[in-house]
Amino acid sequence: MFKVLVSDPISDLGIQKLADAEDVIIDKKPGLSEDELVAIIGEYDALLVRSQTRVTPRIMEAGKQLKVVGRAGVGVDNIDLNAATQRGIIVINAPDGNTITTCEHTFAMIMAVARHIPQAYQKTVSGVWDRKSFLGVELRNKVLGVMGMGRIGSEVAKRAKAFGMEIWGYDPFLTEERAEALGIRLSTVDDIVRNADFMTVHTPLTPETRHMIGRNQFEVMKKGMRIVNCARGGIIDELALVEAIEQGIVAGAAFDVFEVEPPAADHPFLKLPQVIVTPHLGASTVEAQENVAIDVSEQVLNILRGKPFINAVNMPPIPANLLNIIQPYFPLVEKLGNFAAQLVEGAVEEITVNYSGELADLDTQPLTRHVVRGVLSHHLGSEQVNVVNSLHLAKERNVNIVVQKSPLSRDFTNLVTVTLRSKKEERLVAGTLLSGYGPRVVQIDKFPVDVAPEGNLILVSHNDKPGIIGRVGTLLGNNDVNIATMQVGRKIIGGAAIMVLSVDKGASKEVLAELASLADLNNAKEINLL
Ligand SMILES: NC(=O)C1=CN([C@@H]2O[C@H](COP(=O)(O)OP(=O)(O)OC[C@H]3O[C@@H](n4cnc5c(N)ncnc54)[C@H](O)[C@@H]3O)[C@@H](O)[C@H]2O)C=CC1
Ligand SMILES: O=C(O)CCC(=O)C(=O)O
Repeated sequence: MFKVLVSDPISDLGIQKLADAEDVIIDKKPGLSEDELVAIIGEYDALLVRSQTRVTPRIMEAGKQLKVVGRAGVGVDNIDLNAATQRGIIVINAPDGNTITTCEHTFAMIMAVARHIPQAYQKTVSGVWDRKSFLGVELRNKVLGVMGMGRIGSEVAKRAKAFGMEIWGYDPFLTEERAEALGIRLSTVDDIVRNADFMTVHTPLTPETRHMIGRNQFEVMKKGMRIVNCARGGIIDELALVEAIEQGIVAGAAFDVFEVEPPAADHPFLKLPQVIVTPHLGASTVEAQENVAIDVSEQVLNILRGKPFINAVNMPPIPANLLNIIQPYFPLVEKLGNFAAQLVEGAVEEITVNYSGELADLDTQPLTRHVVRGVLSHHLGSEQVNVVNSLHLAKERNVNIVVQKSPLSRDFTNLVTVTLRSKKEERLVAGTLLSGYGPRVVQIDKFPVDVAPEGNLILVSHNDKPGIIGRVGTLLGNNDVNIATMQVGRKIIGGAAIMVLSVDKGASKEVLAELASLADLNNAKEINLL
């Protein structure tokens, strides 16, 4: 049974699928403090949050069973991603579900700030019929500057066109072609700042975007411009904005998000009549809350059940077409890594993964994460190492990872070779997926073999001499170790050789030692690939 804690208000309808799952128990406990969360998180496999819960390193540390933190929304700035990655906790978000809702809120704010709607409403309901104070401006023919042309920024631009606005956009990933397709002008921060009548920001809050609109930018803006922030508090410098309003540069501002949420009661935004505010409502519609909860629930369920998932924030996404091709290789390459880790003597200093054949043309990083997981989990345990933290844990332990690619594979359509180097030795295991047979190990060190990487294996290195197979079989038989399959590999007749036996149950240390002491036998090792 998996236990899921929902610590913020999340749509019941959206998490219905999770609630209906036979293998999941959901506890809803919104509004807990950090201490309260730390006290209970240890019993949960997944944590579902919106933006209120701050998922701190202390909470992750206490979450001994925590496999995934799901954010029902876009921004993950309330989740400590480094701490999650270090602990192998997958962080996923739901980036698409609230795009339209937030775009619509932005538009509501643009229109409200153009026409003083909240201020006029307030005066009217207080009994004052004031038609002089609220002279607005039209949107038509005005320049709208959009900082950040991602999902929400692009939707805002589309709607602004319908209002006859001229849109100038800036985004480090915005190409001329895309700008043309959207019917906007590809611009720079400086050009937008100097020319916008309205400006709206739709970037994440990063060290680069923090205060990207500050005193220097306000100084050169058009007098009477209006500015909107429905993205993240801190992209626009709040104090610089207050000064710009007082100097008459900015005629109006509309903010849904703040540097500190909620803003202090004496925050100037709450006093200045030119500023309208909402309490981080950008994503608050029935539809968006249902969408994000559905998206995040599906992915959390996939992660808990060990199935492929999307939208992990602390590891790069795998496009669906790539995932279809490489996913069948995940168990194989993880076992190759684990096999090699059990073979090699001494601490691993370097993991070299060679991809040959068709795989060589693909993005193989997801596969490498699985190889490294296989290697590290031999010593660190499969609970502690997963595909999110495997590369990080390797780096932390100064294990060098080398990836090589050779487009031509002589004997197989695809071949993955894992070589581990320690101070003592270098060991190699190669494998492939054979049509109709599934994963196979096809080479161990220099010896060609054909072994299914599963169950208990005994690897014997010996000299290729008559009678050796019989001696090994007799010794194991006498010790009640039943041999299911046997493979012998050698390069030359009479030279060094290996024998790979798959046995029904593991042999004891004493039996392995007895094996190793047989004449012409150099070493006997058990490999466990359950
Ligand atoms: N107020 C609310 O309730 C909500 C706020 N948001 C916030 O809105 C923002 C945008 O969300 P999406 O459009 O979904 O994200 P997105 O990831 O689709 O778009 C963000 C864009 O910002 C661009 N960007 C990054 N650094 C930049 C820079 N220095 N200058 C210009 N552009 C830069 C990125 O290249 C990207 O295209 C995020 O901060 C998100 O957290 C999202 C949903 C609801
Ligand atoms: O959950 C919410 O309402 C906040 C949404 C948000 O800010 C986001 O998705 O980035």
